[in-house]
Amino acid sequence: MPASQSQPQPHPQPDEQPTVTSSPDTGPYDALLLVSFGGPEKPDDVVPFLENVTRGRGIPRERLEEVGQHYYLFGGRSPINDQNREFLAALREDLKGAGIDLPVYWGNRNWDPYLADTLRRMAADGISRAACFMTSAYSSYSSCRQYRENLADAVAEVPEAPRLDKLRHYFNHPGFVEAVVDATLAALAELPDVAREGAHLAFVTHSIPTAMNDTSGPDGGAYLAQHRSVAQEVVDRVREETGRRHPHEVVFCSRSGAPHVPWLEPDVNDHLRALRDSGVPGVVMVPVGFVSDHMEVIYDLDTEAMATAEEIGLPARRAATAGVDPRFVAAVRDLLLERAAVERGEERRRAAVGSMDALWDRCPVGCCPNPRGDRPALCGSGS
Ligand SMILES: CC1=C(CCC(=O)O)c2cc3nc(cc4[nH]c(cc5[nH]c(cc1n2)c(C)c5CCC(=O)O)c(CCC(=O)O)c4C)C(CCC(=O)O)=C3C
Ligand SMILES: [Fe+2]
Repeated sequence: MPASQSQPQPHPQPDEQPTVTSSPDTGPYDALLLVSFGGPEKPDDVVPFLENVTRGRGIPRERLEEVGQHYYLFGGRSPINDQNREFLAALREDLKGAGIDLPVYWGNRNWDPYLADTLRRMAADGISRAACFMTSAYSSYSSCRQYRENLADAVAEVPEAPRLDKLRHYFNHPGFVEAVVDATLAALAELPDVAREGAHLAFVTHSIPTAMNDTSGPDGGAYLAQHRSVAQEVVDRVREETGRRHPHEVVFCSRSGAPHVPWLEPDVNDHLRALRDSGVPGVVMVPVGFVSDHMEVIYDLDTEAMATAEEIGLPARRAATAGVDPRFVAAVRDLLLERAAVERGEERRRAAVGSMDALWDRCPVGCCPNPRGDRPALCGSGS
């Protein structure tokens, strides 16, 4: 996005509501809740944060120590909370600009502000029903149901909590995809001339156990299928702009867990080496699995994978994450208004691009199952 905009108003969605004449109806919702992962903010937070994340998950001790080092390398501070603060500010501006007067709250699964504390505050403020936007775009146990379980846990702790609905998956919402396309184009433009034309696009996401991918979504395999669909759409749109069809792959970072358990591969570092070995002149890493610059992005990609690229002499750039791109921020408003209309029993366009349609509002029963057994989860059709 250009840094300065001639218009003070946030972007309207291209084929929707070009001018706001009256306040859009957000009923039955009286609040929006941003739900995120959470991260440490100082060195003393790192170990308790990791304990929160990994409680009962059988992550090897060495892996925890290693991940702790990633955080210490950045002063014990994850970027994720500041990114969420920026996102909240942008979201509030966007809503205000669209004439929507709706309080926006923020709660995390694994660090302060914890979900339960936020729900208590919402109840005290008289909020009765809120739409939840999760900073995780794809289907899988870790990226969807676990968030829903944590909402159920928080509500169990706060009986007076408002009723909560999870806004649908948005990996294929045009506001997210367009932000990724422009970031990819910008990163391609930064590659040295000799590396650009034949450059590969490596779409990077968080690895998960293959078994978790196999059971993701209602029919299995949704995690990978959704990433592949977004990647293809980005490649097609980049081609429309540049005239070049860059070869692409979906690759992975941040594998953890026990070594004998298979996780999605290839690892981004191995992939870079393979590209180099086959004479590819350059690569753009597109962190399509992350909506902002999480630790995985600043450590696994900017630090580790960039060091690999340098070591093997492969020209590489990392595309920006969607972050606070105005189109991504406006996508949240679109999803909120869409769901509000659905809950009022009205018809409304459900924006989606690429090979997949807009997904469900309530997660199907049994989708993205917990590998450790069934637990209560909110926002499902069976909840
Ligand atoms: C799919 C997925 C996303 C993307 C969707 C989403 O955004 O939610 C994601 C995001 C994140 N994961 C994060 C941090 C961690 N994830 C861990 C562990 C794990 N993640 C997994 C999956 C995912 N994780 C899995 C299958 C595990 C194994 C243990 C388990 O089954 O739970 C561990 C433990 C140490 C380790 O094993 O690495 C940490 C510290 C942070 C915060 C980063 C920051 O501070 O900026 C964020 C945004
Ligand atoms: Fe994770």
